[in-house]
Amino acid sequence: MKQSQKPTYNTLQNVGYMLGLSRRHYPSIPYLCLAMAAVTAGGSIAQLLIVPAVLRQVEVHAPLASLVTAIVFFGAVLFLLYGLKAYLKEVVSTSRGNLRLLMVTKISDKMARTSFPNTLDTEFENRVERALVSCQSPASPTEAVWATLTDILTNLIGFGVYLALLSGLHPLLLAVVAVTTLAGYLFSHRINQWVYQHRKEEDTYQGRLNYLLRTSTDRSYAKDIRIFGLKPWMDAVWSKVMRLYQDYLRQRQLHYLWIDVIDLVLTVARDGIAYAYLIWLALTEGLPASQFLLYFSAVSGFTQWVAGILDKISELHRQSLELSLFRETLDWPETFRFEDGKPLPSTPDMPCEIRFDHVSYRYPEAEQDTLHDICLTIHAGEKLAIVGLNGAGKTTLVRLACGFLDPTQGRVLLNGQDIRQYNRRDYYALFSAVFQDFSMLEASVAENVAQRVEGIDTDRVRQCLDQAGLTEMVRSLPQGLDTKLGRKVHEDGTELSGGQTQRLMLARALYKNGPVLVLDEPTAALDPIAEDDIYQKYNRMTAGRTSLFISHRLASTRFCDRILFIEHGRITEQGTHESLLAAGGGYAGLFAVQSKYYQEGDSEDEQAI
Ligand SMILES: Nc1ncnc2c1ncn2[C@@H]1O[C@H](COP(=O)(O)OP(=O)(O)OP(=O)(O)O)[C@@H](O)[C@H]1O
Repeated sequence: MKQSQKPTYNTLQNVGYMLGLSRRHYPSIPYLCLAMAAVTAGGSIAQLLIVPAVLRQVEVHAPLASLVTAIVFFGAVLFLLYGLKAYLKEVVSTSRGNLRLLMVTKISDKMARTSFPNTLDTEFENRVERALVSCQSPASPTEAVWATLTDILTNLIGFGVYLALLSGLHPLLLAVVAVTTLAGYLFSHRINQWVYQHRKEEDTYQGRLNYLLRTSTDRSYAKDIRIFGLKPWMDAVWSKVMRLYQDYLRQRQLHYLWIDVIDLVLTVARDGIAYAYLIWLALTEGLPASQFLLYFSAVSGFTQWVAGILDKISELHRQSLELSLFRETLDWPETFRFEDGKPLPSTPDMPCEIRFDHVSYRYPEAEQDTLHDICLTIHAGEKLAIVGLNGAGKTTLVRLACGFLDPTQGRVLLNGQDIRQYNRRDYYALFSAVFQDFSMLEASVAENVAQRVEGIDTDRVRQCLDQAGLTEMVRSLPQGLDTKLGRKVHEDGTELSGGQTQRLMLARALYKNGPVLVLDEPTAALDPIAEDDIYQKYNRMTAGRTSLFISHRLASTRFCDRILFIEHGRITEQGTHESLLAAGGGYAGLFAVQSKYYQEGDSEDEQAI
């Protein structure tokens, strides 16, 4: 979805959205806001009345007792109102905070469950970051919007009361206030539109800065940063992006400054006219001092209520732009079918035939297809190896088979049916996988293998760990299966080596026991003995399942029923290890190169591996 120049949702729709959310989850919020507004406006009105009322008592020479009574009465009212306000503020802030956290989980759900191609889309990634920023603290728009709505209500109540108070004055004065108010609002609205239209620029800068921040704090980059002296590069890029970002911020500030200047001019004009009129009334009609003070304070206060409404509506509008971004992120189109797709119940022994029917694939924004017209049937129960040089398209082919990507041309079929019609989550349930870029959870060994907190089958976990060759390692851990892994969350967590983590991922794939097994370089981080051990077990692990196996170590492919050799996005050779060697093509050439390095001078290539 490309960013439109206009926000998808206007302010009213966004306020409606927030009210709807609160009605479903924290229904008290709007009522508490309303009560806060009434109490705050009540306090201001009491403050307005107190001095003229006391002055009036003096003017009419009232007895001291009634003077004291008036002061005590107003003091008590103010005390009550301010006490109530402090209490309401505490109560409402908890609910507002909880609602904001709920909105954070909505974004993280979207990111975790969105169609996979969206995760490769930088625009979506930037949008998610912006949406998370809009929920990150109580001052963020998703929470601060309630304070703004409360302020608007406060100002409206004050406006109404003051309007009633001033209704006896000349209507032209009210017209002046109305016109200046409207002019100010329209102007600030226009400026806010400019900010919204330039938000993509801000997204880009923030995305780059966040990337640099993440990279410099990410432990996995720590070695490269030191060895390759990446810090100067990071500093240079940071300075360059910061310069551009600051230019943009200056421009934005200049636009906001214009709002303030125009607002100031309008306020001075409004107040000036109002005061001139009141002074004229005092001089010509002998307005008493207490009334003069009341009207004088009311006019000044009235313009403040109006300015308050104006300011807060502008602020609401700004917050609404962020809320619109938040909602647009949630609305980001899904290219895959999920709950609206056909269900696909699976069992571990379900036969799965995956067929590529004239499949081509081009990554978004790429100029060329990565895969060209692939026709391939991966038979149920077949062990298929995919080999080829870097960038040949092996991972892309596996991504298509797993349903992470949909072909740009052609179809991927499961047992003869186009996979696009299925609930994609059901389709994913068919796969057990070990990917190159695996993800270990900061959780216990058992949770990592079972990928759940409750209902873990411990016997099965042990069995899978054993198959992956981790029994000894787990036995040596302080709390066995319950040992926490990783140190980002658990200070006393255990760090595994690359090879141990890869074995753990293998155990995880075995625990899931999907009918299709995908192994994308599963032995890359293993030592030769471990690698040999895994190969020995490979037949057992894949028994009865369809399996896809990417490897750069061609010796491992001998365990497979068929080998595909991919070059430049096309299947150029396929067959068994022996038949491909006999054919003397690209595969045989690659094998010869590898064999040479494994055992120089050995005439028997196969023995050499
Ligand atoms: N997200 C992406 N966007 C654009 N192009 C991509 C993307 N991912 C991969 N490519 C391109 O697609 C081509 C094939 O990549 P792929 O990862 O499928 O190759 P591979 O055979 O698995 O390589 P390797 O052996 O290095 O893992 C490469 O030219 C790569 O630049």
